[in-house]
Amino acid sequence: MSAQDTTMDATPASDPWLARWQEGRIGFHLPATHSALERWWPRLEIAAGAKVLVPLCGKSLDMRWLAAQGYPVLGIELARQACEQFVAEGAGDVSRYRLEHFECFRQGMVELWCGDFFHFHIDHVDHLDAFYDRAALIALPPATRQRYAFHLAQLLPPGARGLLISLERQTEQHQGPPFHVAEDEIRQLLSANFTLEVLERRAPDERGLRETVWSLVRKGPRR
Ligand SMILES: C[S@@+](CC[C@H](N)C(=O)[O-])C[C@H]1O[C@@H](n2cnc3c(N)ncnc32)[C@H](O)[C@@H]1O
Repeated sequence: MSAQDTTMDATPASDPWLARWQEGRIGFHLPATHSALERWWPRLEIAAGAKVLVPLCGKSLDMRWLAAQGYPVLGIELARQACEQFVAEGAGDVSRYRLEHFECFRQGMVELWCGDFFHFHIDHVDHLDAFYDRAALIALPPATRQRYAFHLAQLLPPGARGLLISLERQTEQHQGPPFHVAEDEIRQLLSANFTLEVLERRAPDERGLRETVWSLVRKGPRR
C-alpha cells in the first residue's frame, strides 16, 4: 500500500480499501458522531488542546466532533477519495501541501494526511498527545494487526490516552474487512505497551456484531 495508489483514476484499485472507496462501498461510515465517543471521551479527561491522532480515519465525522471540543486532529487515511470528500463536505477553507509520502489537507483544526499509516513517523510532527481508533485496528487483516499495535505505540508518548472501539462478531465466522477481533486478541496485541480497560460492551446489532469500547493509556515513564 502506498500513497501512489491513492489516485482517483478509473482503473480498479489494487488495495481492497481503495476499491471500496472507489465503488462507494463505505457502509462503515456513520452519518453522525459515534455515540460512544461523545459518551466516553470526556471521561478520559484529556486536556483541550491535546493533539489527537486518528489512524485509518476515513471521512469520519468524529474528527469534527473532536475538533469542536478543542482538540487539534491529525487523521491518516489511505484513500484520497475519503480525504477529498471529508473536506468537500465540511465548511471552511482548505489548504493542501505535500510531506514526503503524504498529500495533506488542512481544514480548521483537522489535518488529514493521505497515505499509508505505516509510512507515518513521529518525526513528521512535533508531538501527539492522544488517539482515537474506531474501526482502525479491526480494518486490518490478522497479520497486520500486530504491526499496527506496535506502530501506534511508537507514535505516542508515555501517559498518552486514547479510546478504541472494536468490533466482535457473536455469530459464525466471516471474512472481513471489517474483521471481528475478540477481546482476548485486543489485549494480546496491545497490553505490552498500553494499560487497557473495557469501558462498555454494547449490545450486539441485528448482524451479531458487538462493539466494545476501550480506554487505553500508553505505558512507560513520563518524559
Ligand atoms: C473500517 S474503515 C474506518 C474508517 C473510520 N475510522 C470510521 O470510523 O469511519 C477503515 C479505513 O482505513 C483505511 N485504511 C486501510 N488501510 C490503511 C492504511 N494502511 N493506512 C491508512 N488508512 C488505511 C481505509 O481506506 C478505510 O477508510
